[in-house]
Amino acid sequence: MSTHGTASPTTPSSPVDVPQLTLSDGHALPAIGLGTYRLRGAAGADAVARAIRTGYRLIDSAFSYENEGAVGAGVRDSDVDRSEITVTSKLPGRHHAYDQALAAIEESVYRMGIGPIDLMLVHWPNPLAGRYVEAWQALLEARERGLVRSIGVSNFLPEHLERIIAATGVAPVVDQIEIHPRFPQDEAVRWNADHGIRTEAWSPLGRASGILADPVLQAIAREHGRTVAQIVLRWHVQRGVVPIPKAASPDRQRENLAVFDFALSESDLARIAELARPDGRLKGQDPATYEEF
Ligand SMILES: NC(=O)C1=CN([C@@H]2O[C@H](COP(=O)(O)OP(=O)(O)OC[C@H]3O[C@@H](n4cnc5c(N)ncnc54)[C@H](OP(=O)(O)O)[C@@H]3O)[C@@H](O)[C@H]2O)C=CC1
Ligand SMILES: O=C(O)C(=O)[C@@H](O)[C@H](O)C(=O)CO
Repeated sequence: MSTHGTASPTTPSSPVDVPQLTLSDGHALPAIGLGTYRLRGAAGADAVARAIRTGYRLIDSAFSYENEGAVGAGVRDSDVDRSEITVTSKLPGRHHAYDQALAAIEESVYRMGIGPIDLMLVHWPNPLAGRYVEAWQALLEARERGLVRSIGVSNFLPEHLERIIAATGVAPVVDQIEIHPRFPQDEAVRWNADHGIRTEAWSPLGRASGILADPVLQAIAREHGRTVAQIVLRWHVQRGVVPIPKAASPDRQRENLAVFDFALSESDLARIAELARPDGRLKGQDPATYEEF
């Protein structure tokens, strides 16, 4: 149970049936997923397998997390049919050059060892290095070759999205960006929706920083008899955003999935909107200038 919660979380013991959304390429995307940053090795594989048994059907990974092997092992160990699970990986900035990108994607597929990757994202645009159009072209080729099924991006601003769409005529199905109550990114979410791009939220719980102790969120949690984490995840879901909270323990994994049997009111949403801050990014990683390799 969360130490930040004000009530016992709803923690059903049978697998949760997570609603599915439809991407612009026709494939399904679960409405919530599991983040895996820092879940590695045997403990990571165990956490992923347990999460899938609990009901998670979307697992987020990345070449840079050095855990694609553990994620693949968790998927295999879960005893849930592979076709029911959407596994994401991400191409790192150091491999944006076309040939290197294709080799890195092949490597991600080998590391996971579970067949084609369901959703491959360009991790960061790295606009100063300036090769993200090439990286996007490589993802298109990887899809053509059957290495990956759906393709998208992460941390792309409208200016980056406009450029890759103009260059290739193909829009990503997903843009995974930083979103939490202190940094809701209303304009980016709206821009993506207007262009048929589904927004996913990274660090949806604010990486368990001060957000979970926020008094406004704690009051709303008390009123609904839920934990603060559940209130925040429900807020994402009601905005049409797919959160991918990372949780290592089975209790928290269950707690975070139990957000489909209650709703926040307009007044709750208005109170949460007040928490937004112009400088609300967790680590100041503005994709207009930040470069990650
Ligand atoms: N595309 C990108 O550039 C980025 C993508 N990501 C992806 O997004 C995922 C999620 O973001 P992340 O940065 O991990 O942060 P999250 O916002 O998901 O927060 C994770 C932290 O919250 C804790 N936590 C989870 N559930 C609860 C709960 N119910 N109550 C209290 N604490 C809880 C976790 O603890 P514990 O693990 O101990 O349970 C962990 O410390 C990443 O794991 C990664 O997959 C993240 C950053 C950037
Ligand atoms: O975790 C990721 O996906 C990242 O892109 C990292 O930049 C992460 O945000 C981080 O905090 C690394 O220190």
